[in-house]
Amino acid sequence: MKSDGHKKNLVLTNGLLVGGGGTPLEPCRVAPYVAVPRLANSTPRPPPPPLSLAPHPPATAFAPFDSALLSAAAHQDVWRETETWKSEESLFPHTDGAPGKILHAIQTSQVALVDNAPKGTQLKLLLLLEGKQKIYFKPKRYNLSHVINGNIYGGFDRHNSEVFAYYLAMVLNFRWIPPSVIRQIHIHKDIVPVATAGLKRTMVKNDSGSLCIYGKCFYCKINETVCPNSNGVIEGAAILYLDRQFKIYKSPWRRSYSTKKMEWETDNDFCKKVKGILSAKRLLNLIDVAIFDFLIQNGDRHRYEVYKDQIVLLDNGKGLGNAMVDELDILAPLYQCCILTTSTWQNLEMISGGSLTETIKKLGALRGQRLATDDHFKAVERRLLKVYATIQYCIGKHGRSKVFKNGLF
Ligand SMILES: Nc1ncnc2c1ncn2[C@@H]1O[C@H](COP(=O)(O)OP(=O)(O)OP(=O)(O)O)[C@@H](O)[C@H]1O
Ligand SMILES: [Mn+2]
Repeated sequence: MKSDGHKKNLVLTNGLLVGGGGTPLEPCRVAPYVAVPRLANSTPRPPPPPLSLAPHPPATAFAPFDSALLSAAAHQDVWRETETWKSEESLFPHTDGAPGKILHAIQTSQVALVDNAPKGTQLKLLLLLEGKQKIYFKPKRYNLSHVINGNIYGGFDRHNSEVFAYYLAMVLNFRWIPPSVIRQIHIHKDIVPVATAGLKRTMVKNDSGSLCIYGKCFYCKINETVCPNSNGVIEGAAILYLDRQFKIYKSPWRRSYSTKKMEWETDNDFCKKVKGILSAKRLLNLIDVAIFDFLIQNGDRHRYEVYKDQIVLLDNGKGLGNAMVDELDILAPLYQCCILTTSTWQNLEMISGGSLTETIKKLGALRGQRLATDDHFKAVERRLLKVYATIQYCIGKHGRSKVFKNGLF
């Protein structure tokens, strides 16, 4: 392997996830994070991707997060800004540290009301934070090192997968995802005093006398509770609730959830059919989502929600189940269609050589979060190489001018 001088390292830029009091930083040209040459010695890393489409933008300094500068009053401003944000480019404000402020507000605003959130199959709570912001709270069900065996869509949702997915989306410059952060809530301080009667009816005491929740959802069972730790704390993913009207579609590449094979699993020309039904924009969007899902191994995107003609990445809890498994068919939209948005390629190119891991670790650490085990980080890097290899395969088969698209076929 060649010297480390060519390896890339992401440097966090433009205060994107920093928020509140950071030094103003230069805007970034392509993605919110930029790659710069790594000069320090380090362990060998995978080679950079096979293609290069763009020179890397200049690096800027990393701004420290200063939570002390954010007051409760500032939270109200954050919610207002979030609520009134209107853009065709992103779901939420994305510059000047706005995402960092939103995460901080989600993580620290006082809980004013807690109820069950019965939509969907998994136990989750609806929190109303001070300032009336709604939050979905998906509680921790497993330790980070727990391995899910069996079906790709098996097990309970992984709370860390939701948050990891948010950071991954930020790094990839996918701006249609609700902000999500690990939050700790105290059963007696934050939940019981403000719990609805309905929620209280789905609480039981366990053998050690702790108050646990079994909730209200399709798969919720009284013997599958979520209990606080010995300090009375329940950890979970706190996800900004989007009070928007989504259009919901079935994914053409959805699984059958049985032994029956779906059309995409048997028809090599399946993509042609999809091209006849969906717009180029939607198909390219689905391919971006497939890459994203492949990296975290979310094989459960049976349907997808659309807002302003963009797929919104809701429900990312089925990722990070087994670090030893790379279910390649999650990438079927990419290898069956062999097209990719040029800007997605540019973003993928910038996160090569270990930069993805470093960035997500750094961003998580800013908020005191460890989002995955090293095995999972290694797995995501390994899958990234498989994404590069798939794109290389497509270019070999069709030529790069057919593969890279700017929205048209
Ligand atoms: N952040 C959000 N804001 C608003 N609505 C949301 C949000 N996340 C999810 N939803 C809505 O709630 C529904 C259920 O959420 P989610 O899919 O996360 O739950 P689930 O229990 O995992 O469901 P399923 O088992 O069907 O995947 C979604 O289909 C979506 O319509
Ligand atoms: Mn789900």
